[in-house]
Amino acid sequence: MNAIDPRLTERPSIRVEGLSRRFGGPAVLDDLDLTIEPGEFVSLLGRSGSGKTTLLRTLAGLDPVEEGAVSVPRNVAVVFQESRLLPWRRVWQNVALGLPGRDARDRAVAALEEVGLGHRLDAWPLTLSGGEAQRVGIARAMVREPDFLMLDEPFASLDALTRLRMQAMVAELWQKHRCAVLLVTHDVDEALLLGDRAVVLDHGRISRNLPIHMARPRRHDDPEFAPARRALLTALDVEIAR
Ligand SMILES: Nc1ncnc2c1ncn2[C@@H]1O[C@H](COP(=O)(O)OP(=O)(O)OP(=O)(O)O)[C@@H](O)[C@H]1O
Repeated sequence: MNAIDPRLTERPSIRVEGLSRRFGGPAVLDDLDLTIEPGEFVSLLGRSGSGKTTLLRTLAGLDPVEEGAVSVPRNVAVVFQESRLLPWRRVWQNVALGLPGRDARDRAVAALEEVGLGHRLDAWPLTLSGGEAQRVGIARAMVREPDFLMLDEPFASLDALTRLRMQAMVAELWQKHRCAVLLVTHDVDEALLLGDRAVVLDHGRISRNLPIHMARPRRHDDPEFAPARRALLTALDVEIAR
């Protein structure tokens, strides 16, 4: 896994330089710099209102770059907290929507099989559980083979067990596809289980950049887990009993 994947050398990195954003008040993003390498998995944490979603929306091209520079690959995909599926289209149609070519259905089916939903291809979105709906959302993102995948608190509304399963699934998908990932999360454990690096945003700037070297697949009982967790909680200004 340490050898350089040849696919990565062809992919551009994600660069943010001097990015500032105001909504008519104090800076929400304040002269922010961030680079994400091809194939790198970055977990982004920060207190509520620290600017995480604003950063993600700017990288996704959903918010304008007011000040500074942003460079992202052309092929990006975003998954939000709610799956945003079209209720009047079947599951496979939601994934195939907008795909060019005659093999759109086959590709959608393959992506759905990859997320363990090969048996729900013809289901209507409203009949899915929360976890299943998020799987469809992830399949819809991955079917486009993005160079850069952004996940905005994708598991926040799921129960703890489903969330663990989804985290394992995302880890596997990432290992297989090796796209760069930016995961916005409030969950310190999730950040550590998935990321190559955890970045903490505070008042629109990066206040902590913590490389995570634990072997994959990651385990909560890895001896490095507790110290990394403590470091992140401290960066988030959370007091914990020793
Ligand atoms: N369209 C907008 N108009 C005005 N203010 C906005 C807009 N979008 C975001 N903000 C403000 O920018 C700040 C940062 O918001 P943002 O959603 O980026 O934070 P966040 O870190 O993602 O928060 P949370 O963890 O609660 O989702 C907040 O104070 C928010 O009110």
